[in-house]
Amino acid sequence: MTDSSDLGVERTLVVLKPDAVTRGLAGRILTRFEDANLKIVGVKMKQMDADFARKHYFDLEERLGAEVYNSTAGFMQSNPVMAVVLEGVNAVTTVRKIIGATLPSEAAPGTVRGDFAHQTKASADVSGKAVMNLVHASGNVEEAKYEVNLWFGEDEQFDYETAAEKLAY
Ligand SMILES: Nc1ncnc2c1ncn2[C@@H]1O[C@@H]2COP(=O)(O)O[C@H]2[C@H]1O
Repeated sequence: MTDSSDLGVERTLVVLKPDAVTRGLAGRILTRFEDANLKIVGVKMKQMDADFARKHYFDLEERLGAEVYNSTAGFMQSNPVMAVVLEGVNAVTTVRKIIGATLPSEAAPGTVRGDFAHQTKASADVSGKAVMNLVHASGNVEEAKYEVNLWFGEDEQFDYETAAEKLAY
């Protein structure tokens, strides 16, 4: 059997943030990933707590300061989130392209944030307020490994062949 790592197949973590869940955008956002041939291999809803937020954003305070950390961690606990593991060739980079720039005001049309996040008042980068940018996605392959393992056990990730894979190979 071919080792999928030979083909550049990666797994990455996507978290649909409280604004995506409460605005009823989960389906439309997931469709974008599926349309790009990214395979859903794990999915769950979760109410994050302070301890889990710290584990997920373990270096955010050091990187961007306490204000960004506190607002982001607080926002992530404000309502349930939906976490998804996506698998595909160059999945980490592909997902980041699909979601667009971190700040909705800078996200290009056609991206998730550019299409759905920029028009909300709270999406502006207002000091002390969380950026409501709908989606979190792992920033690089190393981060993806850490985040996928943090959110999902081995028994919560699934191996299966999509219909397209069956036809293609
Ligand atoms: N310039 C910024 N201003 C405010 N918040 C930011 C900035 N850059 C990153 N963040 C927040 O930090 C988070 C890091 O991971 P996320 O992709 O979940 O989403 C990011 C934003 O919520």
